[in-house]
Amino acid sequence: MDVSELLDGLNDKQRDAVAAPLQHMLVLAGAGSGKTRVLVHRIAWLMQVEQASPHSILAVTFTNKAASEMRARVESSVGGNTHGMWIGTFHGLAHRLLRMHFQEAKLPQSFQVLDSDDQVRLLKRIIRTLNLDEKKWPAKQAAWYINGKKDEGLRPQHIDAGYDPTEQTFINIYKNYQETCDRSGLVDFAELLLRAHELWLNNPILLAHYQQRFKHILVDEFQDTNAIQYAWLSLLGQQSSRVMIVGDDDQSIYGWRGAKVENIQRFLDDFSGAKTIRLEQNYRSTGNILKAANQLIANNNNRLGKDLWTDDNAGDKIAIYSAFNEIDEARFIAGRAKHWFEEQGSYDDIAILYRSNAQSRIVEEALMQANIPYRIYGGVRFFERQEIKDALAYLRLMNNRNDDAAFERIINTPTRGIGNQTLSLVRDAARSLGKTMWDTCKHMLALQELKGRSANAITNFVNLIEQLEDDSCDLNLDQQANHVIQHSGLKAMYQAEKGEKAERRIDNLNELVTACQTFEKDPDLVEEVSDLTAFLTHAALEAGESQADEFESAVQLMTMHSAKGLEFPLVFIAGMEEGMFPSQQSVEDIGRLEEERRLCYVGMTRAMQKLYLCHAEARRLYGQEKYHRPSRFLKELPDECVEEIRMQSQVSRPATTGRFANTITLESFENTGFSLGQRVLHAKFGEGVILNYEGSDAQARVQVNFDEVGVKWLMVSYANLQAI
Ligand SMILES: Nc1ncnc2c1ncn2[C@@H]1O[C@H](COP(=O)(O)OP(=O)(O)OP(=O)(O)O)[C@@H](O)[C@H]1O
Ligand SMILES: [Mg+2]
Repeated sequence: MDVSELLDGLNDKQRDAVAAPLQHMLVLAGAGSGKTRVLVHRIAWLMQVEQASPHSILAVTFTNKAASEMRARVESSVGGNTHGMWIGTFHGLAHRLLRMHFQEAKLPQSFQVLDSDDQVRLLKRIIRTLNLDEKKWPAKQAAWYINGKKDEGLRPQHIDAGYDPTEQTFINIYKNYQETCDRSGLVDFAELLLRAHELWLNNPILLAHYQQRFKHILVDEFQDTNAIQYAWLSLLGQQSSRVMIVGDDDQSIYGWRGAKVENIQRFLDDFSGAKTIRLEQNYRSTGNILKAANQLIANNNNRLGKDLWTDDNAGDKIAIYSAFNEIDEARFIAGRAKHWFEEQGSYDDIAILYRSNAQSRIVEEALMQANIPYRIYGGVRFFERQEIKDALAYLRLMNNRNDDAAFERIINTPTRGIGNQTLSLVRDAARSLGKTMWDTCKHMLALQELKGRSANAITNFVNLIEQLEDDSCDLNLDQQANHVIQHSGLKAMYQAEKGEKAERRIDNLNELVTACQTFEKDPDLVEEVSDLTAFLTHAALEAGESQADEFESAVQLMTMHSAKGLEFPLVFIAGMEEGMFPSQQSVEDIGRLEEERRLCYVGMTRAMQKLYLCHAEARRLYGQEKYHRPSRFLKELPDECVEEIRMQSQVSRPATTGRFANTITLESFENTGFSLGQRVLHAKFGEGVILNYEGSDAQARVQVNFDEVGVKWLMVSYANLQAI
């Protein structure tokens, strides 16, 4: 792209930002006004016009997906390579720095990233060893506390609990947890940021080096940076860089996780001379959608204030559907999605958004019923599956014996007769010796403090790990993974379990070997870390933000939080009820209510052409049926932009199962010998439940929801299903 092309396709204000002289800048603008587009073009401009080397550019985005898209877009604009440019999330960038400077960060070279699930497990154990009641001190809450403090930059010694015994206990948990992590070489997500900040504070020469290097810093979605991210950024950027931040105060939705929208104001104070550019034209949504979203957000106080308009025509009205219950709502959505597909030919255009992940299941059922392919963001991802985490734990322990989280996960997987009693003995000893589990075991074995069968079992475990490492240390990454899967006992354990589920797990383990084969190491870290360490970090950190099957056209399901920055021609928002959205906890607190309203603004402004807002009069969630009034947010929308869709009388399909069966009795369908809701076994697809049928006799087809492969229609006469 030459220079004029870089500026084509931009309006005047966008051009001002892209082609501005080198200076600090804030681009403050509403949803869909082209902020992300401006940021990408600015990077290309810097390279082409200002002759900036890719080395001197650092760009921060909100998700790994956004980061790789940004890299691809910059590459295509400058027609070249962006090698040396740092593009990533705050966490990703912090991780890279810590790897490159592990010594200065006081970390062992093979430190491992602890994902949130493992963090909670580790905390559970610590709470137990501290003899605290797990009911009173839930591990999740402790994780919340610790992460919150870390996000504010606080170590245990910085927190003053005063006379508050609850806080004192949390601080004690934090302290013990941190000691364990430090001993084990484990770094949780919040710790990545905190350490990266401390790296600057404790190593002025290193900081100066990076201040010199990154002459251009650009940050997308700035409104959701938290205190520690801001502190890190301002240390890096204030000296000799030009910092461009883009954001929208109306889309700040991570306040609950410590994000501070005030950072926008702070930026203007700290980065003197920063120029503010406002973009006002929205290119994403139709007139009705934009007008309604603008009017909704106008109900919030203390906004920085923005006008947003569009050239687009008014388009369809926003449709509000009042369902009588959540099943009706889900069916309605599935029906409209199908209709869109039939007219437009694509499911990719469609997003179904909700407030919390728990709402997805019922929508999924309706989509399966209607045979609509879908993909969930935030479901159980590949690297979070049990068998994968087991195999990774072996690799982690081989890589770093001090990794207590990995040790705990596999010490008895597969079972080797090491009882809870022996384990608590080791844990207590570890605590009083201040050593890791691994070292403690060796210590106790040497002193013969473990006896009989336990001693044997633990000796075998120790030998196994050492043997695995000896035998595989010279192998390639994928061979190494394969070796571990074959010889750790994991594969044998799943083989012994039998059944489709176990087979699936073995398939996944094989898939892990493939993942190792195709893994590409961050080129900037080739020297710093082994392939194995790099891969293990990748598994913990990037865990694939979307699910498998990227290539199939599918409806996307996600929370409104994860929809940030994205856009779709057709959007549904489900569960627009008081108590759901805004959530119950937020209705009495004006600050939280306003954050919910911003979330609604984010949700609505994802829609390009058509938006459906749905609510249900009765809803069963978490096992309870509740009646809710429609969300106040619906009432805040201008009448002229919305139309209500009346409750439709439901003409049911012949029969359904599960949650959809409450109005219909399960009937056996003739001549097949099967009944709806029945569990069946298929030679290839494994176990599943019959959901639906059509036709009869030789033409009879059944719809089965298989546990592992999802919904399929099968001819009864060929499928050879067995009732189980
Ligand atoms: N000048 C323009 N002409 C045509 N299309 C544009 C222009 N600027 C932006 N767009 C398009 O408008 C849409 C929204 O742009 P973009 O995603 O950059 O907005 P944003 O401000 O980052 O939104 P959000 O606040 O949701 O992150 C994109 O499809 C983009 O390609
Ligand atoms: Mg954006």
